[in-house]
Amino acid sequence: METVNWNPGELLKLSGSYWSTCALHAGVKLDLFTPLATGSLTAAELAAKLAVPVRGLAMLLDALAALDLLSKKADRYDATPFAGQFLSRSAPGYLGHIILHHHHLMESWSRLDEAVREDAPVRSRVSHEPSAEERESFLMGMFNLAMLNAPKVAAQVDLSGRRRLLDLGGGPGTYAIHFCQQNPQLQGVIFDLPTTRPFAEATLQRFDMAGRISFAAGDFLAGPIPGGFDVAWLSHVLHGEGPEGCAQLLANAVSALEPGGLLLVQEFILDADRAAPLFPALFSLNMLLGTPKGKAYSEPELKELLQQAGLVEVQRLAADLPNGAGIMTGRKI
Ligand SMILES: C[S@@+](CC[C@H](N)C(=O)[O-])C[C@H]1O[C@@H](n2cnc3c(N)ncnc32)[C@H](O)[C@@H]1O
Repeated sequence: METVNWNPGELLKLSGSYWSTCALHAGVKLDLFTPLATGSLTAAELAAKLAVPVRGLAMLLDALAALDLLSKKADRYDATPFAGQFLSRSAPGYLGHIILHHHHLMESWSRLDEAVREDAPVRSRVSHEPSAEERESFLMGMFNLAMLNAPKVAAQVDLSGRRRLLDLGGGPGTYAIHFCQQNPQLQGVIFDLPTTRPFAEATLQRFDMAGRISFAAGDFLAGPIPGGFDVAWLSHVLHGEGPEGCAQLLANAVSALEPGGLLLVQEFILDADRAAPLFPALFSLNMLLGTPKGKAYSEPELKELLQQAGLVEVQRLAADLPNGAGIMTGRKI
């Protein structure tokens, strides 16, 4: 494990790093990278396009240039090639949805001490009670993240011989799409809340997968969940629930599997002592802020949950994934 060599300078850099974060968020909210990816503009020309006053915009453009997300020559600004690829709404790699989702979480993070004091969430659940804008940035933010990861995951998880995949809490269906692309014999069902349907169906259309993957609406805790699957994929859903909710969710997932079916869980996984890696430890706080009982789980905790659900051959796959993510598997007898 990497240790941090703290000094006062590094400490204050960490404490104030949200200034850079907010400059990025403002750039994405104002959608200024999209016009600057098509050609250079002065601050005044961009201000006219965005219908905002020029004084603050010029300051923001200079800060984004100092962050190397814009380039400035004389008085003209351009998106860097990197910003053009990931911050322009017109680019296929646009990451603005997850950046806006992070922005929507900021107010709750500024009240973390309150959540600790009260042992209760300080925001409403992003998956259950969002505004239309928050729902889009949450679900398409999940798409942004999964697009960076799913090709790697689909290449590392062996689904040869499997025919029917259940993507439980699958959101826009990014993983189901990549598993089906990787395994030509596979068909899939995305099961998620009814409000997710338009996002999943638009994503299936975009990847020309509507013939092989369908969407089923429901509540994965209450059920019923359709059955007859030989593989169930639960990606980043357990952390939204406490141990009792996880047990219920896993029981529902297991009953949707045929005997011999494979269950796969992807989570940000903590070490046994829960004090590392950093990202899952921080992610656990994100669940404290936004859910009544959710948290990040450690590898032994996940192992126990899968075994208690009646699965055998429970193990962690040797997958190389970012941010402390890992995949646990088990088989239904
Ligand atoms: C963090 S997202 C993960 C999405 C996707 N599995 C992925 O890894 O990209 C959690 C998903 O679970 C869904 N979800 C949350 N509670 C649910 C419930 N009670 N029933 C069905 N789906 C639920 C949300 O709508 C969301 O799509």
